[in-house]
Amino acid sequence: MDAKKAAGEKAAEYISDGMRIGLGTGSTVYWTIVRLGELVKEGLRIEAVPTSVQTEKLAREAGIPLLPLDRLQAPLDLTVDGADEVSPKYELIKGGGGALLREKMIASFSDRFIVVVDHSKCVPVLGQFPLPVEVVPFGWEMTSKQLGQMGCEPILRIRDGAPFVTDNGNYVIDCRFGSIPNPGELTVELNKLPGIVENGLFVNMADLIVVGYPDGTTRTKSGS
Ligand SMILES: O=C(CO)[C@H](O)[C@H](O)COP(=O)(O)O
Repeated sequence: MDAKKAAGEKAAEYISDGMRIGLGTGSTVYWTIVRLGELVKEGLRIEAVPTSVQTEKLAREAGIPLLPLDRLQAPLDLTVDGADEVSPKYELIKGGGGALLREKMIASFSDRFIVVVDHSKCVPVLGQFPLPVEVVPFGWEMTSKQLGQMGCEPILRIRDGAPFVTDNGNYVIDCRFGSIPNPGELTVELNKLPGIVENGLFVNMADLIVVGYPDGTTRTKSGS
């Protein structure tokens, strides 16, 4: 079995009747969405907030009822999402799919945040995966220079020959740090740059990591 499928499907076991949940973005949480769609058809009653246009479409196709944000008066019970890297302290790099802003907003407004990954995403130190940083298009070249001064190689994300545009109308700069030994400190520094909308470091946010393996087994680790 696919390791991503194993992790994604396992996370669906944490969702019970009556829950209001956040749905992340990517090829691992895809399997959570598919499984939840099956459970909804069998009678599970849930409402979901998607973290991207792509996930909204998937959830609709799966028949999962969506909860409009203006009806979200209290935190969600649970959010399930993928990650690009997970450190031994359960710090994450996210945003490989470009949905980092909505993902961080929804995760921060959830009582529990479950992260689903295949085993290759668990690393000793974050930073081999370039850190996605969402920036406003205005003056992105200037913001990119400022990011470079923080010790990374900043590369504007390009898709089909043009800048990749997020669901929020912004650009993404992928920052090659090589190693991020202190993600908490880097987050504080990144948040000082006015051109940055959000960065892909998720520190002290994950409550549970579900790791999938190619033989179809999963292991769970408790986070913050
Ligand atoms: O942060 C994300 C999207 O913005 C994804 O969760 C992350 O890129 C992992 O994706 P996948 O499960 O496809 O490997």
